[in-house]
Amino acid sequence: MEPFTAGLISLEDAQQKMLQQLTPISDSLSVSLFEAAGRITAKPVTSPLDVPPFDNSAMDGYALRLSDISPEHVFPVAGKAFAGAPFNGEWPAGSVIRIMTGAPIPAGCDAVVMQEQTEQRAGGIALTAAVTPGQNIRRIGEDIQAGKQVLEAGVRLGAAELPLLASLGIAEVSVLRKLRVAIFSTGDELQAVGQPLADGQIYDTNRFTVSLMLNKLGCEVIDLGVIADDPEALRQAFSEADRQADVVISTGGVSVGEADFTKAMLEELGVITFWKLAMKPGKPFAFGRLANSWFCGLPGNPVSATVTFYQLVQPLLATLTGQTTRIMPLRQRARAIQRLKKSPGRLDFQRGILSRGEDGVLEVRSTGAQGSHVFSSFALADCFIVLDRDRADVEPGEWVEVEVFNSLLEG
Ligand SMILES: Nc1nc2c(c(=O)[nH]1)N[C@H]1C(S)=C(S)[C@@H](COP(=O)(O)OP(=O)(O)OC[C@H]3O[C@@H](n4cnc5c(N)ncnc54)[C@H](O)[C@@H]3O)O[C@H]1N2
Ligand code: MOO
Ligand SMILES: [Mg+2]
Repeated sequence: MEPFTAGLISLEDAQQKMLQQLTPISDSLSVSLFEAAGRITAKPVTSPLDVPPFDNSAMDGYALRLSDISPEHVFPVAGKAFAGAPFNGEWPAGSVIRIMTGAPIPAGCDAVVMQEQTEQRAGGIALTAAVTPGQNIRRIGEDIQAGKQVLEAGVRLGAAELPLLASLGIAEVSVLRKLRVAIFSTGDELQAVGQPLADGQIYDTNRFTVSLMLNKLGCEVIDLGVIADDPEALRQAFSEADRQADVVISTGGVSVGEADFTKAMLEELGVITFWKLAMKPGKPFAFGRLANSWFCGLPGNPVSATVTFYQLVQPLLATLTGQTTRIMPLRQRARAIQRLKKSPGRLDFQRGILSRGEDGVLEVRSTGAQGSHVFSSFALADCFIVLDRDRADVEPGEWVEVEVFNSLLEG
C-alpha cells in the first residue's frame, strides 16, 4: 500500500511554483519620511550630499598645524570651535584652536590632538604624544559621497534605513503602494472573541493571527470576517475578496471533509497551481489564481495556518513587493537535548526553545505537544525545529536544524 504522503509536493517545489508566477507590483507614491516606516522603496535612493558634509573633529582636543610643532613648545589657545559654531577668526602661527567633537576643522589645520594627550602649562598647552598628519579628522564624504546610491529598490524601510535617509536630509521617499490583502476565516463553528461560546463553537484564532502578521508586513488588510461552510456564501466571499485585493487569504475548509469547499471554489472561480504539501503542519495548503488576485487557502488548524503563512505567504508578499532584502528564514544547527517524535513522510516544523549548553553550544528542546491544534506550542517557542521529510525520531544529543523566529512571530 502507498503511504498516504505519496504524491505530496515538497515545500521547496511549492515555493518555486508559487514565486515564479509572480510579477512585483510597481505603483508607487511619495511619502514623508515620518510615514515611511515599514514601506518598501520603489526605486533606488541616491545621496544628495556628502556625509560628513565638511571635515570635522573626531575628538575633543586641539587643532594644530604640523609646522608649528617643536620640542617643548607651549601653544597659546587662539580660539574655540564647537559643533554648530565654527572658528572663523585669525589663527596666529604657533597657536592652537580648542576644538570639540563634530566641530568644523579650521582652515589650515593638519591634525587634532585629543586633550588627554596634552598638558596645561602657563600660557597654553604642551603635547605629550607624537602627532600624525590628519589624525582625528573626519573627512568630508568619508562615509557617503554625493550621488552615491545608498538604498536599492525593494528595501523595507526600518530603523537601519530611515535614519540614513534622515542624515541625508531626504524628507520624502518614493515607496510602493501597500499590497491589499483580503482575508476571511471559514467555519460554521467559529465565534468572535468577546462573544460567549455556544455548544460546538470555538473562537476564531486564525483571522487574528493572519491580520496581525499582515499588519506587521505593512499590508492593507481587508477583513471579510467569518464565512459559513456554505458554497454560496463562499462564492460570494471569494468574488468580493477578488474584486478588492491583490492577494486573498482564507483559512479552513481546504481538506477533504464534507464541509471543506475551499479547493473546489478555487477551481471553480480560478486556476489552482498546487494543493497538498509534504509538510507538517500545513499539508492541505492550496495556491492559485483568481480573476484579479492570488489566492492562498491556509489550513484551518491554527498552528497549520500560522506555519503556512510564515513559510509560504511571507515569501509571496515579499516577492510581490520586489523586496531585495527578503526575510528568508535563517537556519542553524542546534543539539537536541531530548528525543523528538517524527514519522517519515513530511517535512516537519516542530516548535522549539533554544538555550546554551554548559559547553556553549546551541541546544534546543521541544515545547511539548506538537499537534496542529495545539497553539500553546507557539507561545512558548522561539524557533522551528526543522526535520527532513524522510527522517524518523531524533535521539537526544543529535544535531538538528533550527529556524529562529523572525519578527513576525516574536513580540
Ligand atoms: N481525511 C483527512 N482528513 C484530514 C486531512 C487529510 O489529509 N485527510 N488533513 C488534516 C490536516 S493535516 C489538516 S491541517 C486539517 C485541515 O483542515 P481544513 O483546512 O479543512 O480546516 P477545517 O476542517 O475547517 O478545520 C480544521 C480544524 O481547525 C479548526 N479551525 C478552523 N478554522 C479555525 C479558526 N479560524 N480558528 C481556530 N480554529 C479553527 C477547526 O475547528 C478544526 O478543528 O484537516 C485534517 N483532516
Ligand atoms: O498538516 Mo495538518 O496542518 O498536519 O495538521
Ligand atoms: Mg476540514
